[in-house]
Amino acid sequence: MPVIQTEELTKRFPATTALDRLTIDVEPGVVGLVGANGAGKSTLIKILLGLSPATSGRASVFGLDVTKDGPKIRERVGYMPEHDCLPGDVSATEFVVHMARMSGLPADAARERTADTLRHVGLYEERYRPIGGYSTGMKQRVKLAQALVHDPEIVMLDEPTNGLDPVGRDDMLALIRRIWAEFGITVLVTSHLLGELERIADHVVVIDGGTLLRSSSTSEFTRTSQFLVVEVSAAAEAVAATLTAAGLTVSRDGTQQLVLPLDDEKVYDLVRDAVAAEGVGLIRLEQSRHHISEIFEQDQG
Ligand SMILES: Nc1ncnc2c1ncn2[C@@H]1O[C@H](COP(=O)(O)OP(=O)(O)OP(=O)(O)O)[C@@H](O)[C@H]1O
Repeated sequence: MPVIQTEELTKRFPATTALDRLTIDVEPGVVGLVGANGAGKSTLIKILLGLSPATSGRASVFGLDVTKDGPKIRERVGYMPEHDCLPGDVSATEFVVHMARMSGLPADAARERTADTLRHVGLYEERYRPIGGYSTGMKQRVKLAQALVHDPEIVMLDEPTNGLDPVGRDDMLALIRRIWAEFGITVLVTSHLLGELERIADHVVVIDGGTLLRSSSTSEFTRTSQFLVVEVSAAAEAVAATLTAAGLTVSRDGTQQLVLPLDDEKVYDLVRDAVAAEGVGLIRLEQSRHHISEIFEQDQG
């Protein structure tokens, strides 16, 4: 059963349409929501939490309607907001205990869960220091801890790798993957970087300008967004014809260069054979990736 469902979900602000008839189904697992800045990712999360009303369309979390059941949904969801929202003068322990109490946990359970969660996110040693002295990576972990402390069934993480250096980013991505792998908590995680979500997500949803560009499993996504660029010394036309006859979709740009979707290992063999049959040289053979903007252009085309 889908954990999150939206149907023709639309959110208009006076100057912009943040979400435009968005229809998605999110199954349990790690789900990456990717889009450039302003694509509508945060708006979607706020609607799902019942914090911001949609203009039209429907959305549900665990089958609960976001317009009617916001409080019930929020009991079962953990939310990590994008921007820095932490008080600098209290410790991680004080803050996370406070958030646990706000979620309805009794004092003892709140303290116990806080210690466990801070250990899990790697902040146990520093837990009594004021947050104001923390690094960006540590602050992101505090935000993650408060999203997890009440043992939610799903967490929504808005740009959790923002502002992190490459090592911090890798650590955060590994931590996010473990939330699902070890605890079975579904994760909806946003980023403007497709590459990092592909590393941890089971499913990727791409939005741009509030519209759905693509929603597919990560393996499918990676497979169909990889291309092979082939440059030959001559006779590109004839090589392209041979490859087309073998069932491949070949793009040409007027030079001795061909671009082929890399959706099957046999593509390499077909290229080798076609080049050999024409007796021409192979100058370049390079795997390449589509960027989100190109996927968008393709879909528009
Ligand atoms: N409260 C608001 N009032 C008016 N416009 C808004 C409001 N919130 C968001 N928007 C606009 O809606 C669009 C989508 O914003 P949103 O924050 O959802 O994007 P995003 O994908 O999360 O990007 P970012 O990572 O930059 O926050 C943007 O054009 C933004 O300016």
